Amino acid sequence: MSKTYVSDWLGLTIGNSRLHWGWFKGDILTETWDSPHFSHPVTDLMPYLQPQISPSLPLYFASVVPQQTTLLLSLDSIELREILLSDVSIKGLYPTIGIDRAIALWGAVQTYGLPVLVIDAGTALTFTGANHTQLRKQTESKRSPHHPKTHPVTPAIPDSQPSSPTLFGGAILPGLRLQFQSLHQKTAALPSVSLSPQLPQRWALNTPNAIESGILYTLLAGIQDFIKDWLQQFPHSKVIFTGGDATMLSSLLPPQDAEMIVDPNLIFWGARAIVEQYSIYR
Ligand SMILES: Nc1ncnc2c1ncn2[C@@H]1O[C@H](COP(=O)(O)OP(=O)(O)OP(=O)(O)O)[C@@H](O)[C@H]1O
Ligand SMILES: CC(C)(CO)[C@@H](O)C(=O)NCCC(=O)O
Ligand SMILES: [K+]
Repeated sequence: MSKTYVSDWLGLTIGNSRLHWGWFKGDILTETWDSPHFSHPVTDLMPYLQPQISPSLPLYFASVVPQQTTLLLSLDSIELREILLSDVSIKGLYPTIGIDRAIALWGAVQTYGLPVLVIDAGTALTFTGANHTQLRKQTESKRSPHHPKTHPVTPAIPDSQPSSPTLFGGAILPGLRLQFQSLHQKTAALPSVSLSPQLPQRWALNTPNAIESGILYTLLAGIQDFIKDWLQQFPHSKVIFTGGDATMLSSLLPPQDAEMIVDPNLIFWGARAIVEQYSIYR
């Protein structure tokens, strides 16, 4: 496959709450910003871009929201390229895994190595872990001692490099804001609560604090339990937080037995590694 040169380009991931944009000059991420979802067929990218950025740059995008993909594809004036699961070189990705999870994991593998656990605290909160691909054991063909082999056995070709990543697995739950919203929307008496940046009192004596306490303490306990289980299997793994609530949630966790990193740009590191498969940066 011949590679094309790329200088300036845009990366875009379409999440369930909003759009996440990155402006690259070659392999350097120079700026990131978020914007609301597209609301009608997109005829002009300008309202979604920073003023100094040209809407004619090639746009590499990934989306977990099919209606938003359709709106974006109505834009025929620019060079659009959708990043697909098949672009992500991680083994064991199941067909319905979110492309955002796959790209963020790929970005984490590129940046932090293996094994690695990504905690994406977005609209949904997801855990996604990867490990080194285990080399398939070369199974001895069953030969009876009475039939000694008569020709040299060609060693099986290992099905992967030892350092290549395999999806170990993960989990999906409602994200922080969604938990508050669903309690408010599906009950008669529970108010809309805005989050305070510190941990509430666990044993609350009013309704907003009771909601905050219930959601935060169970969410934090759940995150800790997933991290603990992961580290039991992969004691030397790094744990990377990303997504809109990454800073807040990770700051509320007590110290863990692992290096904990907040990296809001995992999806862009993943996108960059994928674009690099097709291009030469300059
Ligand atoms: N302006 C904002 N709009 C939406 N969410 C925000 C905003 N600012 C902070 N957040 C927090 O970020 C979280 C959403 O994260 P993020 O923007 O990463 O989600 P997303 O990428 O749209 O969704 P997902 O990746 O789950 O599809 C919410 O739980 C919310 O608390
Ligand atoms: C879980 C979300 C919503 C997180 O953005 C997205 O990755 C998605 O729609 N995933 C599809 C299901 C899966 O990942 O198994
Ligand atoms: K996300």
